[in-house]
Amino acid sequence: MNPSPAVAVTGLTVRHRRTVALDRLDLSLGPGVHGLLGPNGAGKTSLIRVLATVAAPSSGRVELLGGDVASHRDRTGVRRRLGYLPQDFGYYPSFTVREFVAYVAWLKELPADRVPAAVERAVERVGLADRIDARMKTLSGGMVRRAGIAQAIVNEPDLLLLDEPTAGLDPEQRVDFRELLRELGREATVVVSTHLVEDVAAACTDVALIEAGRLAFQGATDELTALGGESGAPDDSTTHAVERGYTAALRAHRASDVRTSGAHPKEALR
Ligand SMILES: Nc1ncnc2c1ncn2[C@@H]1O[C@H](COP(=O)(O)OP(=O)(O)OP(=O)(O)O)[C@@H](O)[C@H]1O
Repeated sequence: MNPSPAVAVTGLTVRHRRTVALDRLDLSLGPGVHGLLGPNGAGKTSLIRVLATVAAPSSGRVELLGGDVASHRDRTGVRRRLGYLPQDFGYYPSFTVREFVAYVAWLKELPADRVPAAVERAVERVGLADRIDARMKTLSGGMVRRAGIAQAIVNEPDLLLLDEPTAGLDPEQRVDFRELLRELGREATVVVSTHLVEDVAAACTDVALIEAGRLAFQGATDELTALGGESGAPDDSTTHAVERGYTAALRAHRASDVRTSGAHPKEALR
């Protein structure tokens, strides 16, 4: 039996006072690691916050893991199966990493007897095992971020939402994190908002590109890369190719008259 996609969004509009952050967005995401790309202010964080059920849509329908988030009962069930790393997250500075991650496990209603092992596994997966009993206030910025990723995966979520997870990580940690992302994507639907095209090139199976609250491109990472064509430069790398694809997709989206014609943005690329 094929269940519904982990994320099924239709006509999603999010307004912040007079700003339209998301404009009647339709988006469907299945298994894999989805890179959420777009220029500053495109609406990525607004989308992730709605998917994380911490912000309500102004209008539209949001179904997550087969549940309708407008329903209190479905929302509660979905939250247990969600993992979320916000762009900025709060924590008690005097908590240890173990206590911080265990606290989130408790919020997710993980059975108490499973919490200690789940916490240790999550902390180990982000490479923080040697600091598990350190207080949060003694960690570096990158380590706090890794603790944040640990809390997001402690319940082994079916839908994992990461807003700028690699911000503040050093290069070695970013490489390790991308490996972890690929691993997580085999078990769950992972959505990663990032500005780093190299994260996408290295770890994402698919890309959703948002501009001005609309979907400018959705497809496999290879499809985005192909849009950029060949550069002919001898030092061309995968990252450069994805960057060219990103730019080509944005330009095609801007050139197309999708708002008035109602054509699907991806069609405009063909
Ligand atoms: N709390 C808020 N109040 C008013 N406007 C907001 C608020 N949050 C976001 N916006 C506006 O909504 C739009 C989308 O913002 P959002 O943070 O979702 O974009 P983003 O793609 O995540 O941007 P960035 O890449 O810079 O993080 C922007 O125009 C932003 O200024």
